[in-house]
Amino acid sequence: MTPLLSAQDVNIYYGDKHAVKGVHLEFARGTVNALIGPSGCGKTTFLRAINRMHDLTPGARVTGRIVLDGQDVYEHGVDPVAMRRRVGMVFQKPNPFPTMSVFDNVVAGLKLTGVRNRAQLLAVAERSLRGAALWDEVRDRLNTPATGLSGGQQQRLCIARALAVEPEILLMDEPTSALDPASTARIEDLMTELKKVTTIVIVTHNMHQAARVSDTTSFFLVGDMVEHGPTARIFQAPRDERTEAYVSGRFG
Ligand SMILES: Nc1ncnc2c1ncn2[C@@H]1O[C@H](COP(=O)(O)OP(=O)(O)OP(=O)(O)O)[C@@H](O)[C@H]1O
Repeated sequence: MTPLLSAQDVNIYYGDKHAVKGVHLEFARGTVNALIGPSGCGKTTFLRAINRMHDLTPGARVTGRIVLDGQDVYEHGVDPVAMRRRVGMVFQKPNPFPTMSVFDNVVAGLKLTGVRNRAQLLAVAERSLRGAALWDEVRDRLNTPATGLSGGQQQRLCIARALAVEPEILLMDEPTSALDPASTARIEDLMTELKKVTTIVIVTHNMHQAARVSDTTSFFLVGDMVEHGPTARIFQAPRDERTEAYVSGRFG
């Protein structure tokens, strides 16, 4: 089956620093894919290459090919803003737009695409908030400030905001590291639901989380992608001794 996303010989540099080295990876549609590895090994750098965020980092350079559903993300003429609409992103810390209501946060991206019809915006807000398992908690406070929500609710709001534009792929950079265990569990449950409508790539420091939520796991070490495979195999029968040392907790 053709993968939804394929990375071919991807190298990423910050000036002279070679942060990601010749990475090949493929992610199938409707899967959760974890990127694991010790701090500073290039996980976030790789993730940010998928939606061209490095275009915004002075001195950063990406080589190789990243192909999303047949389209080379870096091909000349591809509009990075349009590309970022196809690739949702959720960050470590919830970052709702602080001056906006819950409702306005969810539909902000959609409004940028020119949608103004109130009924349509409401329908998308409800669908997205349901998709992010937040609707029941906020349906009576859609017009209150987003900053009044708890941290876990704010992160689900950011997920709803990303879902509103129906991304083909959703990137999550340590999305639960700032949350308590109950909020973390809710977001982990949510990922399993979300893969029915999108494909997820998640950077996580938490190996238990990777084991719980992901279908595939890729192990990164100082810029190299050492090993990629079905999550159960990576954790139970890794082929590379460095992966084995990491997943058994001997370093990292
Ligand atoms: N904007 C930048 N400019 C220069 N070097 C950078 C920049 N961002 C990251 N790096 C370096 O690139 C390497 C990879 O960093 P990256 O953040 O991708 O690692 P990571 O595996 O996601 O780490 P962590 O788990 O701590 O978030 C590190 O050595 C880091 O210091």
